[in-house]
Amino acid sequence: MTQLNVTHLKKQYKSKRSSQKVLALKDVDFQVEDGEFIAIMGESGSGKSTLLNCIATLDKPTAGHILLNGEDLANLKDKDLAAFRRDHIGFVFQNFNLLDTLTVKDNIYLPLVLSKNTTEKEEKLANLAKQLGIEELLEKYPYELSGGQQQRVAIGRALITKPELLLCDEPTGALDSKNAADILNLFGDCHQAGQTILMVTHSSLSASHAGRVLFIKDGVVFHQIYRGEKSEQEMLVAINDAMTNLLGGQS
Ligand SMILES: Nc1ncnc2c1ncn2[C@@H]1O[C@H](COP(=O)(O)OP(=O)(O)OP(=O)(O)O)[C@@H](O)[C@H]1O
Repeated sequence: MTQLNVTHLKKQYKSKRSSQKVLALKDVDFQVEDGEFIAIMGESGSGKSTLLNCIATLDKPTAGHILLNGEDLANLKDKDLAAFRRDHIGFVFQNFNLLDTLTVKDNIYLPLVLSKNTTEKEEKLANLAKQLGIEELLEKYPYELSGGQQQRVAIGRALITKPELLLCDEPTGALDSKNAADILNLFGDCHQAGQTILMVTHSSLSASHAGRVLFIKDGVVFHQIYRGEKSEQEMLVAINDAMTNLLGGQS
């Protein structure tokens, strides 16, 4: 059961070298229902990663609240935050964040090892490796892999615990269209299985797989599209129209 409430979220960064401040998020408000698959779109620098990082408790908001299942994440102590992330969240980072000292296999096992729940780990790995097409890569090290291969490994690491909330920052950004389609189908399976997914993406095609698309601009959620009865193709057209009209021609 996952219910996420983001209210009046604000994030201001202070530059280390000057007194300049950057307002990455001004006033972000939205709710996520259990099992939703949501895509988050917006121009580069509009605050998408910042939003995901705040929800993942990797970054602290300047103001506002993030409630997960009624619990305000700001009230969690550092020790509880680590446990919260480990037990509830899977995160796919934009830059993958794999550990170069561990093999692909051990990178994917890591969340299971940290949560001390390694039952049936071989079976879980084998299933995921097959779905991700990385069976041949398991004994390699991240620095031996291409960007797209690293991205698939990072997705494997995020999914191995079957997290109730999956947060993905550009999960198909380094993939060709065939691999991107495979990943989106895999997310579709996770969605069918009841997992809640928030996916930041620049790709209208990727976003068209979601049940709802949030558009961020000027630090607020300024538009949403619900899939409703739309086919993926109709959703794609609606997203592209929104991008053209609202973001000024980005695709
Ligand atoms: N650690 C930081 N310190 C200072 N400014 C930051 C920091 N992280 C992000 N920013 C600024 O906050 C704004 C939002 O950045 P963010 O990375 O969230 O955007 P984004 O929408 O994810 O962009 P992209 O699509 O290019 O990944 C940008 O102006 C960025 O320069």
